[in-house]
Amino acid sequence: MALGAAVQLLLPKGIAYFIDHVNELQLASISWPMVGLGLGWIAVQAVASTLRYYYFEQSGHLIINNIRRRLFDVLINQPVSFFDRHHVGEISSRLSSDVQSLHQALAMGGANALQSLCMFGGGVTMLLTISPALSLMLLVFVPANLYFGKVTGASYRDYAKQIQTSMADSNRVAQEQFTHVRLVHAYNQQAGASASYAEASRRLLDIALSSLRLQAAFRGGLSVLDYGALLATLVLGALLIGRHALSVGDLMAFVIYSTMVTQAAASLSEFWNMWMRSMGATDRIFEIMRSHPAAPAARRAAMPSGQFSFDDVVFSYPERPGVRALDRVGFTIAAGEKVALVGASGAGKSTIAALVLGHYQPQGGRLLFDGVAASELELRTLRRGIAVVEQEPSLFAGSIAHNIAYAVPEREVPLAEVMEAARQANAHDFIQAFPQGYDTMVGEHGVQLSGGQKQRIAIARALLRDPRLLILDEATSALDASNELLVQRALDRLMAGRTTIIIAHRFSTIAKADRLLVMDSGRVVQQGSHDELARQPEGLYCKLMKDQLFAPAAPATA
Ligand SMILES: Nc1ncnc2c1ncn2[C@@H]1O[C@H](COP(=O)(O)OP(=O)(O)OP(=O)(O)O)[C@@H](O)[C@H]1O
Repeated sequence: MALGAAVQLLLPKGIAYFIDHVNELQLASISWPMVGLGLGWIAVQAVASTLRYYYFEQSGHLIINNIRRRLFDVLINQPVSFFDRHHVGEISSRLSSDVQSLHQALAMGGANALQSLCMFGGGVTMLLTISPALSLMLLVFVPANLYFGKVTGASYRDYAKQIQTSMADSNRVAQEQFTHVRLVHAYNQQAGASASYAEASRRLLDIALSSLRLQAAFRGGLSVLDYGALLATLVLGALLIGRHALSVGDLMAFVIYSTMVTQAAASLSEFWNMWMRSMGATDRIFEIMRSHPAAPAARRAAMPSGQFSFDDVVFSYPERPGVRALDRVGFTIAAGEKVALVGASGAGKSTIAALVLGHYQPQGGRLLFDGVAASELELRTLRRGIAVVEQEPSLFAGSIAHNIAYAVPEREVPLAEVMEAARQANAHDFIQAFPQGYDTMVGEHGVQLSGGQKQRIAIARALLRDPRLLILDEATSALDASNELLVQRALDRLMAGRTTIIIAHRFSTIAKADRLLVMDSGRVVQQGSHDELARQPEGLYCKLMKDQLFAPAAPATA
């Protein structure tokens, strides 16, 4: 950096010497040393600029990579309620474009600023040695230049923040439309999707153009200062030459040095603006990083046995604080018991599952595992004893083996164990039928699996985890008869000997459960086996049955 600046700073002095002595010097005697000097200058300049570029870009990449990874760590550890408030499109925009905007300031922006600082210091020294009188005009132009950068910086920061927010917003719209592309096509909503995206990007464009207008005015202002300084130098220089206080070569050197100094001051102002823009763009990142949930106080690490209870639990979702999703819910489930949650849509069944998994904390009452309040237990250990089979099983981009072994992050799972879980889940045969077997890629870019196949992979995953407590969100869509039977048998194996809470949608499941909890508007309004509840004609359960809320029983044969 300093070397590059020193080499550049030598150039005007060299030119001044050349101009002032060109008549006295014999061309023949100066040609080779001059050429050699020139080539040396070019070589040093090239090496300095290569090294400067490489090392600053490299450190920019390393810092950005580090920030991005730390941000991801913070995001993935946020409580589930954070993701209720922030859309995936917005979060991925923070991770990509917000972080990227720091790169520019950290890499070449930083390198140029440092070099400008060296050039500025060196240039001012050279100017003072050539003509202290002429240097006085710097007292006007340089502070004006720096002040100009400082006053525009604050607006830049503000604009940059707005730009990143609008960009996150337009990413959210795009991501939403692509995620639901099948629905968009099915309802001929392509034009609607384009209009939503156009609206979001128009907001982004408006802010970007306002920021651009400020940038353009800033550049115009800098140009006035640059050329004003040049004009002042020429006029004052001419006066000094007239009084024989300055040589023509020195004036020439002075002009070049003062251009270097004003340019260095301009690029320092510009860097300040760039830094402000980056700070504006990344404000949100650092806000999120600071919001890292505090590590909970030391808690007991105990695996659940499967016995748990809700004791007068009251819960509202953070996004809807006025509405009780669970209203004084109390029940106890014995180890190994199979309990089906039944109730109309929105009654609170999934909320019970979310609280058992520790995704949210109740505002009133307690959850107790083996008689110990959940708030005193370590969540990680608690979750190690729980497995979930979702209604629409999620598969990650990766092999089938990877998707099954996903259940056990604590150790490397041998393929034989994965295969055994798949066999138990009735998934082995269809997996083996793929040419790549367990290495078959699934997820976004992999093979498409049927609903029944996905469910069996999710069951294999849960079997491998060998939980004490199982949460089963039953699929609402019926499978074909043979798939239904395979899935049902796999589920029976999974549930055997384990406490199971089933968010039930099928009569076959309800009939098999040891006990039903009938829910209505966040309350448990009835409890008992199917037979017991069926004998209470006035109860909600009979009403739900009458309204045929549940899907019919699966056929008994394939
Ligand atoms: N993340 C959330 N943020 C705010 N409110 C929510 C959230 N999830 C659910 N709710 C609300 O909480 C109430 C209970 O919802 P819940 O999902 O537990 O019902 P459910 O019985 O599982 O319904 P379904 O059978 O349709 O899945 C509903 O009024 C619902 O709108």
